[in-house]
Amino acid sequence: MEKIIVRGGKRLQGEVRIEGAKNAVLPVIAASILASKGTSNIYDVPALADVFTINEVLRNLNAEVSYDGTNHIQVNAEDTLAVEAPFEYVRKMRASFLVMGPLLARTGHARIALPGGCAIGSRPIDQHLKGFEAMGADVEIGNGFIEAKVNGRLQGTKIYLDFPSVGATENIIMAASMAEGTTILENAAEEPEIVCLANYINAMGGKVRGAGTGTIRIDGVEELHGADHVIIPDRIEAGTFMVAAAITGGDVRIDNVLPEHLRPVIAKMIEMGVEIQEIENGLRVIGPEKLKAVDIKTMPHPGFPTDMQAQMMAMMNMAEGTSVVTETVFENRFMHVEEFRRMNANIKIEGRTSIVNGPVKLQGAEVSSTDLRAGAALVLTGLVADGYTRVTELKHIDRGYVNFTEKLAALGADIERVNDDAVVQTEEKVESNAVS
Ligand SMILES: CC(=O)N[C@H]1[C@@H](OP(=O)(O)OP(=O)(O)OC[C@H]2O[C@@H](n3ccc(=O)[nH]c3=O)[C@H](O)[C@@H]2O)O[C@H](CO)[C@@H](O)[C@@H]1O
Ligand SMILES: C=C(OP(=O)(O)O)C(=O)O
Repeated sequence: MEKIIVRGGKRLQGEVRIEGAKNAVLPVIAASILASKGTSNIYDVPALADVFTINEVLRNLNAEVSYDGTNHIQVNAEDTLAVEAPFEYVRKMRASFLVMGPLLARTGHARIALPGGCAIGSRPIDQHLKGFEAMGADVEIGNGFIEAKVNGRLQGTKIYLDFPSVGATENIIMAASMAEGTTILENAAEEPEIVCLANYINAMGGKVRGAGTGTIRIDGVEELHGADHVIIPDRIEAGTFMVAAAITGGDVRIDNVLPEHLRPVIAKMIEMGVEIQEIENGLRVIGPEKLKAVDIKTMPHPGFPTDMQAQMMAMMNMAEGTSVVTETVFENRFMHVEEFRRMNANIKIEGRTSIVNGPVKLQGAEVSSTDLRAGAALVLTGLVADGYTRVTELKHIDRGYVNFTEKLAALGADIERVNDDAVVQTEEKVESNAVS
């Protein structure tokens, strides 16, 4: 089994570069199939498992996707597209569902495996489907698939989201960009990743206005073409390294960051006593001797991001006093609490609230990544725990972090990624060699 082994106690120092954002690149790659002419060049693409999955989804739909291993992807979707994304991909990554909107707009037909629940909650897709239906699609669910069909083009309309869902906003923008007429999307998500997607669609010849606000206007066009686009920096990876610096009392320069995307994280970390300087192209983060307790409530952007909740909780275990974390975005995003407890944390869960009492003397233990950010938060905790922490289920961490172990090691962490199976295999080999 693969594990990250970390020994606590090192103060992190140095410089780290942040990759392009996972949550921006996935909808952008999905949107690239809207182009019936020309090739798209997408730059600053992180080499993540999720990116490889969406590339496979597109190839399976008959698009040509080439990735040269240097953060640059080319997509050509000029050929007739297939209409189905099987469960094999959607199971690996829920964001595979983002091809539904562009596929429906481009071909009038999409059949996508129904995403299941996941570790952080049931995650329904009713708001996506409500949008497609309002635009005139006929949507049916059966045999584990969602099938949507439209005669002719989708029709622009007014859509109000019950909750500012990021994925529904993206799927509806993509579908509406080739609909007949204008779509007004209200109570839309305002995340920076939505703006990144809208900029790409506009470069493809689309007309999306108001992205980054709660009301988005999409004037549908008949045809879109390939375009060049650079992915925004990953604010969650940046936030994770900010915590790594702060929790270890370190001093780290974090490069390729847009501080305006991180306002709630910066504000809360300053409240905890962390020094944060805005420098050219990034941030310098200096951890204090003692952290102060703070309360956070996760909210849609520009509120505090749920994807930073677990990492902040790792810091709260070290802070003086009681911190209260309220998770309002996902129904079940406290799976990491049980794992933190294995490392001696004192945390009580009451419904959607966690009460974190600190500071505690954290102890190394064998812990499991229950989801992507939980895994990162456990590694961060290992940086300050006594002794060795072994983090398993690395497939989650690999979905969202490029070279996480290597980047932390370069900052001075005592950390390595090992494969126990490899050790066993080597021992077996030694034994079998000895026999023969
Ligand atoms: C690939 C990607 O970009 N993932 C991000 C995206 O996920 P994702 O797009 O799945 O998140 P949403 O904003 O859609 O979900 C937020 C909440 O709305 C609910 N909901 C959503 C859609 C729907 O049709 N019905 C419904 O009830 C969900 O169950 C959840 O409780 O935004 C989340 C919230 O910032 C982040 O944590 C994820 O990292
Ligand atoms: C929850 C996340 O991603 P996804 O929506 O892809 O599961 C995340 O990035 O923290």
